[in-house]
Amino acid sequence: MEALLSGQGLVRNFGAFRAVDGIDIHLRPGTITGLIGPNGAGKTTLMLMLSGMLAPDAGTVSVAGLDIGTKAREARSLIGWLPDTFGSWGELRVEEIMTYFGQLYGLDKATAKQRSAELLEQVHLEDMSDRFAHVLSRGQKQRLGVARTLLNHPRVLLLDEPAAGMDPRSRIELRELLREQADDGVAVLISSHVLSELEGTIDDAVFVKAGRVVDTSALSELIEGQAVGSRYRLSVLDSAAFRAFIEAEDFTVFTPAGCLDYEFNAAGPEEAADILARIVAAGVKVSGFGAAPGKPSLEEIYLQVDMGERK
Ligand SMILES: Nc1ncnc2c1ncn2[C@@H]1O[C@H](COP(=O)(O)OP(=O)(O)OP(=O)(O)O)[C@@H](O)[C@H]1O
Repeated sequence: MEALLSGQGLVRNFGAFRAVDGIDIHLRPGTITGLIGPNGAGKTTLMLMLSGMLAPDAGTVSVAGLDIGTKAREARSLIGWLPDTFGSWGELRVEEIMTYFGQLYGLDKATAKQRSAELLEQVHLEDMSDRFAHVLSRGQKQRLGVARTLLNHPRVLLLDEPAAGMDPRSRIELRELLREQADDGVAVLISSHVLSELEGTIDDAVFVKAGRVVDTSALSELIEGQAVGSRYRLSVLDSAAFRAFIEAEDFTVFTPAGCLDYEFNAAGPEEAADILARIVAAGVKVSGFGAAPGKPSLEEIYLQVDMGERK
């Protein structure tokens, strides 16, 4: 399917420092894409260029075929952009912010008010509409920000850390809202540091490190899901002894989210049995063992592609 938003060959320098170093990215309608990378990887800089807020030093961005450099107004009117900081709108009331932006997007005052009321209800801020924005909590500000991005019925949503500060219920509702948007054909790009949270939300992931997209093609098997029988799960009674074994053997284990067990990869049942025998021989008390086929977590993929902090 053709991309709704395409960034090609994007480069951005800050002085002598190259924050984004030749990124290509394509966002398809109906797809939620996760933008993942360590602090300073260039995610915000990339999103600013995709939203048309920051001019690239090289490369192009097009939205539904419109070049954001030459057709800025039309292209940007198709985008909903949620920055990672709230901005200086705190002196206005919630409803005023919404109607102000609605009018900026070209809605007449009555339509802007109506759309604002609908969206504030959708993000459960209807009781806050008369409050000054600066008294809102961080999570409430984020919800207001999300509502604001939807004012102009965007075809592309670019959200920088939208769930930051949100409580669990708001996060779940955000996830549902994004899925509804995607089901309506919107292309969504979302960055987050909370990988477990992206896990159930995204259809696709772009990993960025040091201003570049990390090539994950070598990990395709890992990403598509492990071959059945290659992942094993282990429960131990004495984790200190098992930790000592891991250290001594330089053995790689994974700890599935929300689970006290360990998992490891093996080429097949024979290798798994050998590994188990070595663990037992090292004095570890094993209380459970079995095949654990299934998809690896985003966190595991993140670690596999060596997404260490940028120096
Ligand atoms: N206006 C600026 N002037 C100078 N350097 C900048 C500027 N904006 C970003 N940078 C640098 O560019 C690099 C990428 O920053 P960016 O904010 O895009 O990263 P990020 O991946 O969003 O990080 P985080 O996950 O911490 O939000 C960083 O090293 C940052 O210090």
